[in-house]
Amino acid sequence: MDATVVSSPGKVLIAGGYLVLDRAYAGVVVSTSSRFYTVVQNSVAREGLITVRSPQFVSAIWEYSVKLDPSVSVENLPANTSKNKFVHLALQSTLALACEMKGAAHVKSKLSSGIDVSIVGDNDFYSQRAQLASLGLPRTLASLEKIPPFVPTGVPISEVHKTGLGSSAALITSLVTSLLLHLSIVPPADLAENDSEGRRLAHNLSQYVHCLAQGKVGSGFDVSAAVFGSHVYTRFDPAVLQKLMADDSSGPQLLLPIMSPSNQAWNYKISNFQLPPMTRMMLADVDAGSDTPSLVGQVLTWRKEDPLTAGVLWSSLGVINQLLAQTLLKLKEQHSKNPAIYEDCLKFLSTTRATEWLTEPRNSPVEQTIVSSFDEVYRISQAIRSKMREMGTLSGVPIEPDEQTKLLDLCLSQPGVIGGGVPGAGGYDALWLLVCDPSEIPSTNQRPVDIVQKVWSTYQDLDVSPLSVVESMAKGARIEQIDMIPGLRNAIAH
Ligand SMILES: Nc1ncnc2c1ncn2[C@@H]1O[C@H](COP(=O)(O)OP(=O)(O)OP(=O)(O)O)[C@@H](O)[C@H]1O
Ligand SMILES: C[C@@](O)(CCOP(=O)(O)O)CC(=O)O
Repeated sequence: MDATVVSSPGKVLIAGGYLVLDRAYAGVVVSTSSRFYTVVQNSVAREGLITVRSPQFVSAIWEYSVKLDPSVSVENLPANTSKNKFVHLALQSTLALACEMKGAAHVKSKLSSGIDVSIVGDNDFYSQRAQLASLGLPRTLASLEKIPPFVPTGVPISEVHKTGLGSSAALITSLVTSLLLHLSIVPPADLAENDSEGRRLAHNLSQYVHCLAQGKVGSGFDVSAAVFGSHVYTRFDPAVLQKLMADDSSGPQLLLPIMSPSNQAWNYKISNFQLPPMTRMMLADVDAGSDTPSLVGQVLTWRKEDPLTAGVLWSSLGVINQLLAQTLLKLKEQHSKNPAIYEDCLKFLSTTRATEWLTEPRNSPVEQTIVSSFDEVYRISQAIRSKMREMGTLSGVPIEPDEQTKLLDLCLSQPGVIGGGVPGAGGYDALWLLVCDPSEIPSTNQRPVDIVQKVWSTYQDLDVSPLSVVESMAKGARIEQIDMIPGLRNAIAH
């Protein structure tokens, strides 16, 4: 049987950090071209043996033996030199659900000769500073292209420097979904659809596994982006997982009634979103990681202590976050109505600073409308930054610390830069920008992407390194052909 390969994208939360934890507010999440790939193959080992490899890491082979009777149990073999809770829980829960849905005999036959699983993530998920330094390359997008795909990191997983793209959510989603396909629980046709029962089953199970592995129920936007792609996300009520997450000694509980796509308690909402045509999201890894859980804890504590002030801030941010999504979507519409004029506008915007976009009237009302919409995006994104800084000051948490403010202000004053900020929970470790990126610009001008790269590579006060991600247009998890992904076959050969 051929390999089953499923990839899932990473994410960037461009608006809605902290608010998205509350069902009353939504977050704007962009899925990334950088993906995790899980390759599942039948092996010739022995019945019930599952071998999982992550060839980008040192000591990253885990063997599990599966018992299906009297209930599903997946056990680490004593020879394993390390453990991987995320992988282990994904196997245990997916096999348990598969047995409930198709019976133990079906799963037993699928495992009759054992299976081999390989997991790799695009280079962007892990900081490539050390690679660039060892190759003697400057920190640019062109240099990143010279690093082989799925390059080994040279360290165990526990020591790798992650970039915040949501490696664990993308990993769990690709692993869970590939197993559901390989075990014939979800038909491949379901993944050809943006929304289908199979995709929703994969979502619910991946959310559950991710919560179990992290020991808490988060907002889940990272898993939903890995499953569905870019969207505006409203979280599910954590009550859906309460019983399963409770430490219950009365033995294994049934998963299907809870994971079922028809279970209405999964009340997450996903509304369509995509960045405007001819723009590009840029992401930088800034070298000074912050501890997201502790930032989140402090902000939430402050919100409880000062509910009145926080309430006002949350509602105004809630409104402008939505406005950002709507204005970006409006641009997509404007492009489809007037593609040629839209492209002309982009040429103009690419060569002019945002603060000067509206200083002169445009040639036609349509042009004026398009340029005004871009100007609105700029102003909304600046307003979001300012409110997030306020949240930081009030809660005593460095959400957009001064060092990041200085760098972002410099980036946002460059020609063709539309918006930007600190993604997710903020802190010191990353920034995102949206820049104009039409196919042509006047030959006397530099492209905004290149201008920004120059700013980053010459910036002195912080150590900034670009990531190669752009927005993924494919809607979330998808089936892949192994030879269509450059470097994949080679990366998993052992
Ligand atoms: N390539 C991989 N193969 C197997 N497991 C992986 C891989 N990458 C990540 N993991 C699992 O995910 C865990 C990291 O999860 P954690 O929740 O700490 O990161 P994260 O919040 O997703 O990070 P980031 O958003 O920065 O990528 C690792 O300990 C490991 O179990
Ligand atoms: C603060 C929060 O809203 C966003 C954290 O995002 P990230 O993991 O920093 O991308 C927490 C969450 O939604 O899980």
